[in-house]
Amino acid sequence: MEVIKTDVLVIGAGSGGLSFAAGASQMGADVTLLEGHRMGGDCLNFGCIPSKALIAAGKHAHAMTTGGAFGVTPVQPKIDYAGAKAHVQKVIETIAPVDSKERFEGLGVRVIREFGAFTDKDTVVAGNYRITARRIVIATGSSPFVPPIPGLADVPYYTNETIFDLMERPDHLIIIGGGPIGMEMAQAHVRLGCKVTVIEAAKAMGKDDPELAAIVLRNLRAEGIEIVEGAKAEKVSGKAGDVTVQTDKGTHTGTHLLMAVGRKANIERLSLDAAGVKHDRAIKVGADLRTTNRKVYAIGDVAGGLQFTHVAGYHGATVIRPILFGLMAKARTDHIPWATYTDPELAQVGLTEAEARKKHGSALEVLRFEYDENDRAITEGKTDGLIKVMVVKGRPVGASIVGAQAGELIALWALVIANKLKIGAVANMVAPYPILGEISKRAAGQYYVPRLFDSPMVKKVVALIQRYVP
Ligand SMILES: Cc1cc2nc3c(=O)[nH]c(=O)nc-3n(C[C@H](O)[C@H](O)[C@H](O)COP(=O)(O)OP(=O)(O)OC[C@H]3O[C@@H](n4cnc5c(N)ncnc54)[C@H](O)[C@@H]3O)c2cc1C
Ligand SMILES: NC(=O)c1ccc[n+]([C@@H]2O[C@H](COP(=O)([O-])OP(=O)(O)OC[C@H]3O[C@@H](n4cnc5c(N)ncnc54)[C@H](O)[C@@H]3O)[C@@H](O)[C@H]2O)c1
Repeated sequence: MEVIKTDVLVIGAGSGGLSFAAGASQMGADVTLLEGHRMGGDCLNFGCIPSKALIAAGKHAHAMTTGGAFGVTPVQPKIDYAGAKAHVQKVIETIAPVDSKERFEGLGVRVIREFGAFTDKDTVVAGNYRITARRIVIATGSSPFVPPIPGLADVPYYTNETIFDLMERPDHLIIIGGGPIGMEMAQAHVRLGCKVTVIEAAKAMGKDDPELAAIVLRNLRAEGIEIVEGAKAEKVSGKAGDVTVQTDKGTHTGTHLLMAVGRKANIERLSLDAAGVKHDRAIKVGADLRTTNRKVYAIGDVAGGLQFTHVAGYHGATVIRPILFGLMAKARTDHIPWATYTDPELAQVGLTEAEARKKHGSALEVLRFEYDENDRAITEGKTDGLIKVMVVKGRPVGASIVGAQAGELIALWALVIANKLKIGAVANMVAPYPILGEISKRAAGQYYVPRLFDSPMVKKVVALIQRYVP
């Protein structure tokens, strides 16, 4: 067995592990990186990238059927589902070199393509290697959680790890779970010519502001997706091409089944007990991302909390400070944005209206602006949407956007909240005309409407000054 001594061992080459490894190695640390499956992890291979590539294929199909109002005769597109999947694979292959073993070796990282498991507090065995490290970063991500629904084990089903390899178009896709995976996949598939039923135990898009989620769901239903809420999948039966899901609200039969009911942290292979790293369903960490073993950190999906690529990357950057420089660092959560890439998109940063009201009570002001008052949205025929900005004592504490390009538009508010800027910073901005982004400025402007336009004092001052101005 080959023995390696290294400054930092990173376990997992997904969004979190790669961010840390690239930074730490380029700053001079001796970094060893383990990856037991595919370089790039979930995001590149089974998550963000393939899902957004399939959504892009669906958008093309949808555009062909919706041009009537623009004087462009709608046509029924001929869908080559395997062609759409080929696009997905091509996109993965295009991005893959950035996450590859070769690129990381070029950055000076020792990359070992094996799964790792702890044997003691600072040692990990991976294949034929025994690696001792001064610090260890666990970045092993998460996998699809498949609940023990009676009958499920005997029926063929897909998860995010297998659906992108399916080449024959499902006639009728049943999706269990109405979270972001379920809703993004539902819309991509309905646009690619599948019948789609989503079965959701509680509320679809239940982690988002309900007013904004309702706008997405109305649009998805209008495209023909059947969304059954408050229906828990209780039994699954059937065979390939004929699958039945029984819920407490009724029975649904389709040709294919996709499970999208959340994630489980990848901790089974790690032998965490040998290292004294405590966990429940995920690894237990403090705000400093340190585990109960002070030499070991956990970042990204495996640390529980928000499960997004940008969070894993942010965690990776955060633990550079303590590991390389011996400095304190804490991961914040109040400034983390997220977006669901349905059409319309739904994006959030900071507190939702309900969370802000609970925390700040009557000190909260909610600023709103609708897309149908934005000139660019009108030109594009994308008027279904709105922004809400939650403001306390002149500072935004949250923003929620539903509508075209909400994921792009939320970035401005992520900047504002990350830097604790005042609402005036956005109101002072001059936005080029006509862009959708003006909705942010107009929402910010709402803060001043009662203060400037509805104030008797302002009116008095203006009248007085006007009397003396020559
Ligand atoms: C369908 C889908 C769509 C998504 N879309 C988005 C999106 O649009 N935007 C967004 O921000 N997030 C999205 N996500 C979430 C995002 O993919 C994850 O949050 C992100 O990949 C987490 O990064 P990570 O580094 O923690 O883990 P991962 O990317 O999962 O990487 C972990 C790596 O560790 C490896 N590994 C596991 N155990 C071991 C071991 N013992 N030894 C060695 N290696 C090991 C795994 O093989 C894996 O490659 C999506 C997820 C899914 C499933
Ligand atoms: N655009 C993005 O950023 C994006 C896209 C996809 C995934 N993700 C990440 O991946 C994570 C996982 O996504 P997800 O959609 O799998 O999980 P999720 O936890 O967000 O949603 C799962 C849904 O399944 C429902 N459910 C659970 N058991 C059920 C049952 N027996 N019957 C019917 N419904 C049931 C839950 O009520 C929940 O609404 C997300 O939380 C997010 O962090 C992000």
